[in-house]
Amino acid sequence: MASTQALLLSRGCLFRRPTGALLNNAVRQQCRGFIKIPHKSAKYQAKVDAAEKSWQAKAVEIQNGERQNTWDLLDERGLIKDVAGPRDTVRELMRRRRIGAYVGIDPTASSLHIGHLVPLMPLFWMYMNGYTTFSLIGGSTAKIGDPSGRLKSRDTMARSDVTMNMTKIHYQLKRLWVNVEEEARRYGHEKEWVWRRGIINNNAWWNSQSLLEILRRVGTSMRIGPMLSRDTVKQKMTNGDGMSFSEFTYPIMQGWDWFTLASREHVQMQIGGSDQYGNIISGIEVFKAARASDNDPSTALPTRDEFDDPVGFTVPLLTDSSGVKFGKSTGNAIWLDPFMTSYYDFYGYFVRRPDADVEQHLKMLTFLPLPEIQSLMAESNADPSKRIAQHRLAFEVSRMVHGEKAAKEARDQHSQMHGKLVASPNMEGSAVMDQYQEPLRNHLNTAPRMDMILPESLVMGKSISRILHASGLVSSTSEGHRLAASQGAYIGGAPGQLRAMNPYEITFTPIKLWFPQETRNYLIDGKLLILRKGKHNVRVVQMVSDEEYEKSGQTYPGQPGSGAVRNLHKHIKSLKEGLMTPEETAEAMALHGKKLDEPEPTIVFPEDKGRQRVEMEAKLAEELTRSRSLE
Ligand SMILES: Nc1ncnc2c1ncn2[C@@H]1O[C@H](COP(=O)(O)OP(=O)(O)OP(=O)(O)O)[C@@H](O)[C@H]1O
Ligand SMILES: N[C@@H](Cc1ccc(O)cc1)C(=O)O
Repeated sequence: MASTQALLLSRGCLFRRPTGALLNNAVRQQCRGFIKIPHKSAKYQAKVDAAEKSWQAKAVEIQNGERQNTWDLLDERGLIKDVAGPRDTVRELMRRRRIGAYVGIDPTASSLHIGHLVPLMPLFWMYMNGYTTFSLIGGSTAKIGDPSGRLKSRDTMARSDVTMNMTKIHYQLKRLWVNVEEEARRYGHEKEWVWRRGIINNNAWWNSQSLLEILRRVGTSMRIGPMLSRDTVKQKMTNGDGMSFSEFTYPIMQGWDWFTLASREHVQMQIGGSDQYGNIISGIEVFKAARASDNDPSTALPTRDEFDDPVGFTVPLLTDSSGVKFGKSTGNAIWLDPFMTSYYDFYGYFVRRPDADVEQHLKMLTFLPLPEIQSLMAESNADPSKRIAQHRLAFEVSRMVHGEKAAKEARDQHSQMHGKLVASPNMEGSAVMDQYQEPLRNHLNTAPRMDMILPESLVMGKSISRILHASGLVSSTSEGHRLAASQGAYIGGAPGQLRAMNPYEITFTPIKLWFPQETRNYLIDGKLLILRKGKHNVRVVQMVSDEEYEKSGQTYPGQPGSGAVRNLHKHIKSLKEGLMTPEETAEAMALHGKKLDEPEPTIVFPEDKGRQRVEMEAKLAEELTRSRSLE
């Protein structure tokens, strides 16, 4: 085995993983017959080779000082705090190789917050500069809870809560990445075929991971002594509430994630907030132990030199005015979910940043080029009372998080409230800004609230078309019916089978017109229903008792009686305020009356089909769902 490995190494076959996207032609030729190489079309291969060639050309330019190393870009923007691995090696590695990097986030709250933007920013920059990037949602690690920097263990979370958080964060990350792509374009980064980004959930491997494999591959070489002497462990054991075995093994889980991402996706780098330094260091140890335990040359990760080693770095922590880290647990988070922190408040937070912090924030949290930040600061410092730099910061971050329309709305609201023109003179006048029009396709930014409650009598007793209407995904029950009949709506569940999805995985299956009592099969933890229309329009519905729903004072579209009352109120108000003429009101009332009279559609169930045909359709649906869930 050793000699085969040496031969493969000498041929460069272990330079990249055999399943890798970027195995270049020369290496393929040398390795043919030795390792299993997946078939790729000649056209695809030509693209891979061209990408590799252009990377190498850029590496030479960086070496000659004609182009900036992305590491230096991150450094000068203040995005690098502690480095795990020799600093020069990491810098050189980023020059030489199109490495992969990842940031992990545990879904222990239902939204991301501004603190999360800090480790994500280097990932965004790396993406725009051609590296492979992954944002990982810790569906499994959240069940254990990271003890780093804490004295008190996290409360165990209900499975339905983790699922709800995971779903919401997944779509938030999607939105963020779509916006980042627009930012890249806006600032002149032409998208290349080879740019890669992904959102991945560590449930993908932990749901089927064997404990024995971890113990054998990693557990045997990890020593208890050094693990016990780690700061987090010592602090929690002496000054906190002690440490559970699961918490103690958390860094091993995180390290195994890293190794898995390296094996599957070439992810060599991990980035995190500065409280993650200990986990990143332990992760390197886990990574190396796992790598060393693989004796199969067709899968083993290479160990030729220091450039094959895992590396990582941390970003500085974003803190509030009293120096406390912004976070979920510290209770001071500014959320990215506009239903938790409004566009207005989100913008306002950045407008209030002290003069001393604003330049650093502009560097860390926006894509504005440094010379532009310099001139903005000069302009702002000339009259600090106008807070020009703060407004630009607020606008840029709001646009990245919520899209341009919401950012403009928040800015206009602020200018109305404070009676000033808040835009910097060069804010929209610049050529870059004027060229850009937010594409209409960017629905993610305008998505309505995702999580909601609905009463049990509706969820358990009414047709799925009614539930779709009540959730706001369609505007009437008949539309819900049509959508379900044409399989244009989806439900979180095991594809092709009548059962709820694994609580920690997001999988969807097309909704069919089933009997009302069958909806219960898709309830997660007996109370959570996830519905989707199209690609991004998602509702996470929590079923509550009818009494609880009534107490909440909410009404849902199509709720018997409520529509009429609500509309009556609305019309009276509009009439009183002179917003509608009596004729218009009467017209609206008549229209509404028609809607109320609309008959409940007759539910048509699919005709009885031959067993084989049903099985084939289920298979096809499963395939479709699988590919859609990867989008
Ligand atoms: N205020 C912050 N500044 C910089 N990075 C942060 C900040 N808050 C979180 N991060 C980083 O974001 C990543 C994900 O953090 P995670 O969601 O797991 O924890 P958190 O929000 O800090 O939650 P908690 O407060 O419960 O620990 C980690 O790398 C973490 O260090
Ligand atoms: N431990 C990280 C989250 C994380 C989870 C899994 C990972 O693989 C990486 C990071 C935190 O709590 O902030």
